[in-house]
Amino acid sequence: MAFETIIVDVEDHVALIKLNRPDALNALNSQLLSELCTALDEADANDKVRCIVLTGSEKAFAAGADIKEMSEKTYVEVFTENLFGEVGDRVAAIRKPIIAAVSGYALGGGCEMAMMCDFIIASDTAKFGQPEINLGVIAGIGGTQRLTRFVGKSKSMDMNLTGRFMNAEEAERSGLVSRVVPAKKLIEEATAAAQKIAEKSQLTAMAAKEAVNRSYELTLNEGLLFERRVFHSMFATEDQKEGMAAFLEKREAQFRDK
Ligand SMILES: CC(C)(O)CC(=O)SCCNC(=O)CCNC(=O)[C@H](O)C(C)(C)COP(=O)(O)OP(=O)(O)OC[C@H]1O[C@@H](n2cnc3c(N)ncnc32)[C@H](O)[C@@H]1OP(=O)(O)O
Repeated sequence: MAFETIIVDVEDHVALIKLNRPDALNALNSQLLSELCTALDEADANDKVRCIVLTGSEKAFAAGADIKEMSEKTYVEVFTENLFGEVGDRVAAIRKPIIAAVSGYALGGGCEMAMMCDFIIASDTAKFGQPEINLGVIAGIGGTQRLTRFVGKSKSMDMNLTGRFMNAEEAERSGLVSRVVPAKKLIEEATAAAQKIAEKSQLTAMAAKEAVNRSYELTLNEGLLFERRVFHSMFATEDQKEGMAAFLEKREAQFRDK
């Protein structure tokens, strides 16, 4: 499938999905969001893909929802069409690991989109923010909820109430991003991380992703039980036998996703 606002490149088991609206700093309009969801679904279903990297341009991962597109909408319209209600569910339904590779602005829906991914690798030029308050609205796809879980109440309140931006160094220190790399190396580093994941058993990677995500939903005891049950279930897989045998035989494991 050809996309207008998304570029997809699959190489060495990694799907690189690039947001591509250079005229508007990758502002998330309905076309881009729809094409992005389709591209993610296709990558998830593609046997050649074992990990996904989502990125934008050097200047902007995404500067948020398209303000022009939504500015004239009424309450009845946004409620009826469930504006932005679908995208979070669609991204959350992707079972393969997704890395957000963020350079430049990740604001509003852009920051929220990055947080929907499994982890964020940021370039040293990245700027994160939830400036919706400047537009007379609040964040609508996770900026008050996911950001608070990442960085805690105080910093999340600061970001959501003042609308200020956080640079890459502060984002790493606050736990929003997993690592910061030089801008010129962002795609190389994110792809290398994705390839490392692609070498693992896909079965195990998907189980790890599911278990970590459960930690947001469950109490500690429920989460620990879920984790233990999934851990136990891995002993029914060939990949567990292969992984442990390879360690004992001092060789590389050859996982078969079985
Ligand atoms: C998803 C929800 C529910 O949470 C809601 C949201 O996401 S609301 C959107 C939140 N985001 C913002 O408020 C950021 C808006 N953008 C900016 O503040 C600035 O553009 C900037 C600080 C990111 C960059 O500033 P600068 O370098 O000066 O570039 P600009 O000239 O402002 O922008 C270039 C070009 O892009 C258009 N643009 C930028 N952001 C958006 C946007 N979110 N929606 C629509 N269009 C956007 C901007 O208008 C410029 O276009 P032209 O005027 O040149 O046609």
